[in-house]
Amino acid sequence: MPTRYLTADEVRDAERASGDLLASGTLMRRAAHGVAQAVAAELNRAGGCYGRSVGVVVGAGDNGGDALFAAAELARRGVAAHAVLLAPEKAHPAGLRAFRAAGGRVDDALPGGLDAVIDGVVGIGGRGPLRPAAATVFAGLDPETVVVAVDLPSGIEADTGEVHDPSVRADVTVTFGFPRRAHLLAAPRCGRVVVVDIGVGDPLQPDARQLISYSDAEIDWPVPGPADDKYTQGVVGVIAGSHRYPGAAILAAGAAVTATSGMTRYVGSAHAEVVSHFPEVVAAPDLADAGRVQAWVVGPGMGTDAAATALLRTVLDSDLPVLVDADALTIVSNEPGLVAGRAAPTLLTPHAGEFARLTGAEVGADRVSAVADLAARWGVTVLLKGRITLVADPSGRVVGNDAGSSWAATAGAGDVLAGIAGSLLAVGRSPQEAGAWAARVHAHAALLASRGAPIGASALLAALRPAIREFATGRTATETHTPPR
Ligand SMILES: NC(=O)C1=CN([C@@H]2O[C@H](COP(=O)(O)OP(=O)(O)OC[C@H]3O[C@@H](n4cnc5c(N)ncnc54)[C@H](OP(=O)(O)O)[C@@H]3O)[C@@H](O)[C@H]2O)[C@@H](O)CC1
Ligand SMILES: [K+]
Repeated sequence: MPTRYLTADEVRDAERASGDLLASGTLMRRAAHGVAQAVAAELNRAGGCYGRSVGVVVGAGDNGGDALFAAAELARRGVAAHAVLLAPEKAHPAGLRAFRAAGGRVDDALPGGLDAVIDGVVGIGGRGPLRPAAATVFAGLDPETVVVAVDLPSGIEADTGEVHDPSVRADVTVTFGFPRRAHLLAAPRCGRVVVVDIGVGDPLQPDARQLISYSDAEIDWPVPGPADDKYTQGVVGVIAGSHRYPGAAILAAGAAVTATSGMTRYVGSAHAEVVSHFPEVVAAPDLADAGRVQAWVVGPGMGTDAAATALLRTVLDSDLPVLVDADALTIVSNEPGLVAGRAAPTLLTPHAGEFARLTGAEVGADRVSAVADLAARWGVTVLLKGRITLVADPSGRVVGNDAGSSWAATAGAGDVLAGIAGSLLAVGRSPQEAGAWAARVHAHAALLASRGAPIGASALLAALRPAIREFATGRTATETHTPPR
């Protein structure tokens, strides 16, 4: 099952539906126990709990209550616990009593040299950046102090993942029942996310917009069977680049060649350059001579003149799946009717600038709503590029993928992504699967190629085969979610 990321309203619905567990405080005790366990695990990594010191930053709501109960539990295990109350009159009364009873101390500021700090400033009830008092506490921490956020790093918006300034950067985030949207959308700020089971059920409304992500095991990369030949595995056609600027053509066609063992065709004035790099590509200068394909990739480096527009129109008039990228998106932004309401599978792959051209407005802080709105309005699938790639289908289902690094933010990387996704469309994957899986292997190839050093798109393309091999064989070994501090 894909992982589902909840909105704050969905979390509150789930908690309310638990009835007595909420009213009796059982949910909070379970949540706090989960936080204490996570902090203890961090302390146990280096010497254990006894005699160590932990700070707690306590806000005005139940997030602070979780933090106080957790710190009380740690204090009972021999940890010296220090709390700063940001709103003393509002600090969770029962949590504060438990904290004091366990020997915790309330101070005006946190002492230096703490082993860990628990961020209990705000959770799903927070809005906007850290207020000055909390910002001062976090700015004063020693760099080696481990920060464990309760539910969310404070200053990160729960539903959109908007990272306010200032806000907390956590090493570990402990959340309850189900991950929140921000855990994916602001993954680099959350560190390792631990989901604690507190006994609440899934509040899914069938028609609700959903944000999900696939695990490595759910990427079902097409593998040829005994009866397959070069045609049955999907023939992808690439319309990209030009004789003058052949790079996009070579990268997109090369990615398609690498991503499928079927056939890749190319149409355009860079046909000679493409074939000299990839002799297996069947290339033609004109669409009329192209031969049959099962899906088109159209746009990278193709230009936006009348000839390019006519070519795009012809391809979109077909009943084949089409991936629309780069220059083709610029053409579409002047003529949305080319794709809006198209009956055949259609995947648009804009970066933020192209997205703004398509819609006439910046993406804004709420990327999930922005991409889902466009997909619903035009009845197409939209892949919005970024560190966290989002792929929305017209029903409002959004698949997210955290690239785990930003090494793929390099010229030509988008052409590679288009070639991969196009080859998946050609084997009959839905536009959403094609986009989401392509983003995943693309990110993994970037990690394999980079290993900490800058890469160009050629290196990314060269690493595509080993990356796909890991997914196709179910042996993804590399941890992709390693946020830099
Ligand atoms: N429900 C449950 O059973 C369970 C809930 N659980 C826990 O409860 C958490 C939700 O608790 P919650 O609803 O009390 O809200 P919460 O996030 O603590 O903060 C709200 C208060 O903070 C304030 N504030 C707002 N923005 C701010 C800012 N930028 N900077 C500073 N302060 C700011 C604002 O007060 P104000 O100062 O504006 O009056 C507001 O009243 C949830 O995340 C989880 O940890 C778990 O125990 C599991 C069971
Ligand atoms: K928090």
